[in-house]
Amino acid sequence: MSTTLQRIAAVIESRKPANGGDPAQSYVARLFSKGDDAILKKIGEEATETVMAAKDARVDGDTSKVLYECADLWFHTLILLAQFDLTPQQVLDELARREGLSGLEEKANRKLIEREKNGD
Ligand SMILES: N=c1c2ncn([C@@H]3O[C@H](COP(=O)(O)OP(=O)(O)OP(=O)(O)O)[C@@H](O)[C@H]3O)c2ncn1[C@@H]1O[C@H](COP(=O)(O)O)[C@@H](O)[C@H]1O
Repeated sequence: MSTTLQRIAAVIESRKPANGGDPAQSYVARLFSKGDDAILKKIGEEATETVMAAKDARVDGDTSKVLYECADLWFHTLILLAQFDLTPQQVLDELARREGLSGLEEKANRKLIEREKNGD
């Protein structure tokens, strides 16, 4: 795994209430203390800000905001993963599993399985 992701995931883990994370001292601990809805709200906000940054970049050519917002989005998804005791390595494993499988092929296979399940 990328060592940066690994390091950040370890810090996030250390901010959980069970590991002594202090909401007064830590942004991540504060989000954990607020629970699922606060984390999901941040992800919704960061996803929207990413979309807006990309739209703006097409107008003003400033792609730095796209990077900045993607970093915010990735960071908050790392918190979501930790909230469910999942790890970034598991996401990377899932991406690796999909490597080489065309998205169109995957979708066609999925539709076929759904049709068989429904007896169509
Ligand atoms: N990578 C980040 C990181 N990226 C973004 N953020 C915070 O995420 C928030 C993003 O929210 P917004 O952009 O909407 O800004 P805001 O208006 O301050 O947000 P809210 O008031 O809605 O919370 C900001 O407060 C940022 O500071 C981060 N906070 C922490 N980290 C990493 O997490 C580690 C642990 O952080 P603490 O738990 O705070 O010690 C840090 O050392 C960093 O490595």
